[in-house]
Amino acid sequence: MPSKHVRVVVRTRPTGRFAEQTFRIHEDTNAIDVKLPKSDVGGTVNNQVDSFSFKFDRVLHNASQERVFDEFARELLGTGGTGVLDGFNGTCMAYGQTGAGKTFTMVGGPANFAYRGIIPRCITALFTAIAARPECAITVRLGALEIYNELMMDLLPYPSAGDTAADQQIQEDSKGGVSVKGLTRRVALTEEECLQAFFEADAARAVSEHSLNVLSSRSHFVVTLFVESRSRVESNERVVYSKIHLVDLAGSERLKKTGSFGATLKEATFINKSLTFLEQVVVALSDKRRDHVPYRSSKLTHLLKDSIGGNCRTMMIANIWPEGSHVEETVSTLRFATRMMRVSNEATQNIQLDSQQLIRKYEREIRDLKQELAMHDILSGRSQMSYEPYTPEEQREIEKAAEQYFEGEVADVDITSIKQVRELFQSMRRLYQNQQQALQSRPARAHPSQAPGAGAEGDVAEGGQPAAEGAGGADEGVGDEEAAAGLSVGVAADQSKRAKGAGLEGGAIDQEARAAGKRRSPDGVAGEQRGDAQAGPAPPDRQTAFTDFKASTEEGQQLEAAFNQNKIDQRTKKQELRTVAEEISRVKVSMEEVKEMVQKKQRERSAEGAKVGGDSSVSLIDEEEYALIKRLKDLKKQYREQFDAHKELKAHLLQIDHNIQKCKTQLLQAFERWYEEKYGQLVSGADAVASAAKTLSSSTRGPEGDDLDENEQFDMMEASRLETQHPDALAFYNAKRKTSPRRTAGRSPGPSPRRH
Ligand SMILES: Nc1ncnc2c1ncn2[C@@H]1O[C@H](COP(=O)(O)OP(=O)(O)OP(=O)(O)O)[C@@H](O)[C@H]1O
Repeated sequence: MPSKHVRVVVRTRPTGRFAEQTFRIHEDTNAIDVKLPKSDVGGTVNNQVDSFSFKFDRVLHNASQERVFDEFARELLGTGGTGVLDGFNGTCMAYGQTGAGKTFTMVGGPANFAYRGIIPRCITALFTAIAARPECAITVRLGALEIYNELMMDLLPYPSAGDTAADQQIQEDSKGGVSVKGLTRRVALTEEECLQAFFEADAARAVSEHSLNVLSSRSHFVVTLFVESRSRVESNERVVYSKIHLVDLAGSERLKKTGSFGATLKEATFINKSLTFLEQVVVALSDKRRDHVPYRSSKLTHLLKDSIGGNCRTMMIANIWPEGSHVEETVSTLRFATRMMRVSNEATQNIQLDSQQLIRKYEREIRDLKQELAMHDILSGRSQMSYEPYTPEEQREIEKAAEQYFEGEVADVDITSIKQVRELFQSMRRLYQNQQQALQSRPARAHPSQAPGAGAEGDVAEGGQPAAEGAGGADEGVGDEEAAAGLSVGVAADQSKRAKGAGLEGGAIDQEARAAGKRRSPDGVAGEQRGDAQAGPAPPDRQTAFTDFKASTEEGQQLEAAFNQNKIDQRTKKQELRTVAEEISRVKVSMEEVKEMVQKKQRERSAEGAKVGGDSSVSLIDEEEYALIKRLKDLKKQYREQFDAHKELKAHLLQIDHNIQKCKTQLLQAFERWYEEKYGQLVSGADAVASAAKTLSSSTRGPEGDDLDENEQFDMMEASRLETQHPDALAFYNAKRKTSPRRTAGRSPGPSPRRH
């Protein structure tokens, strides 16, 4: 990507005391004119410059949060092959005087979906973009830190680190990229998990009150989304990775104005000092003659080295407070923003090769080449072998041959080299994966009411047998499959069974989990997650670990017990269903027989009537016919009763089936969490577990009659309301609910030096 200057937007804080004489805001031309009131300092002849004009990439006056994101910050995620998911870094930071609205812009207003800021919106947009790339296994991790009094604190430390997480250190890699050593990177499998991690970090920030802002941020807040993407389709070693820094800088403040004292004064001094260093870096970068940039002068500038003048697409929001009393601060912010626009960045794609995979690939290649050469010697009269990799056209040819072979159009494929055999296998795998995907994209299992002979009244009445067969048959498919395959995380179930109905979903999760379990992070990120466990012994295979999880943890035992209980209920109900279905068939057969006999009687009566020239309908029925009609009536009643019982049982079974799925998902998710905590490895692709989580969230609540406490009932109502009214807000509210609130307006200084 060619170098680009830092994109800058100016956002005004809405105010009823807008200084009209001083500020002219031109949204149409993205310009701001400032006319300073004359000061007496210059004496009688005042030569002070008193008006300025500034031009920016964008000026947003009294704009809504939505507009700020859509018209400016969304660009951060990038598009068309140059986005975050394609391996390009992004940074968005808010700069401005205290109280100008930086936190409102980045984080948002408290607990209101419409007021959510750029960070939560970015998270949502990121997960939406991920969902649109099913061909990639994408992992998102969230890290958050604050720089408080020149100490860098992890805001999501592991419990073992204690509350007093130590000052973190910055490290640089060989390419000049910076990272924070040991910073927790919390894996977020879903948008909700990511939002929750962010809310947790936000709640842990340092805030205090001063005369210009009751909840003034006392630290620089940096949230980083680490994104890592691998192809699911190609088995290559390429890993694309990127990070998005979302920065809410602490605000510069004039100590006299804010009336700071004690700890707040000390904080303000550190804040102002670090902002001065930031300015020095920006000045150095905007001056082409300067070859030294003092990045290391402060933690903030060192951390943002990539973002300011480095490998990143960077944007800045300059927040201003356009009131008469803040003119000086506003001009200073606008000056800084103008300088920032002169800084150029060059974002390049971040690709890393998985070294293990790479070595394995080379070893394979060497072995193949050796075999190839030996074959070349043995086979005489062959044309010169080519050792070059296949071109896409040649690959397509081979794939076509594989297709023809599968379709039965050709009896054999001519083998000419080992290389070709390998390519054939690759093609076959691709074809197989396509088939798998096509199968998985089908509905996981037909609704029982749609299954052939699944109990529709007409089916039974017409066919007699199908309802009975269908009821047992369709359901048994599921039960038998699970009984055969068990609930496994590491052992492939029989494929032919897996393709049927409910097995697909579990299978997909297993497969994904296995695939992800084998992966390693390119930069040892997974290792970072668990600190000292990094150097420990290799984790057990997943199936062993799963058995261990179920046996040794309370959660595993409970979930497995619930799963097993549901399986027992399922078997019992299925047996009852089979009995009722058999009874229906028996009644149906009897009904047919009796009906036949009644009709025969009627025919005889009609023939009798014709013989005597009378009307058969008026001739009297005999005792036998009467008994038959009565029997038929009883049978019909019986049939209806059995039919209702059958329907009820089917509904019950459906519920049990649903519970089984729920238990299965919960068990797998709990295992994933446990495995990751214990062995520090990400075992499942984000979207596989996301889909499991989705299954879970759609079935979190019990069936009718379940005991739901008040909170659960409220959650259920709230979730269904949101789902219908604001489907996009569900993850946001769920995540908020699970996080303790950050702030209470006007709260008094607390005991901790970081939280006032
Ligand atoms: N665009 C806006 N719309 C509505 N309210 C706003 C807006 N910008 C700021 N505010 C309000 O102004 C107050 C101060 O904003 P905020 O805390 O975001 O300032 P800040 O620049 O982060 O300050 P500090 O540097 O002291 O942390 C908050 O009550 C916030 O809700």
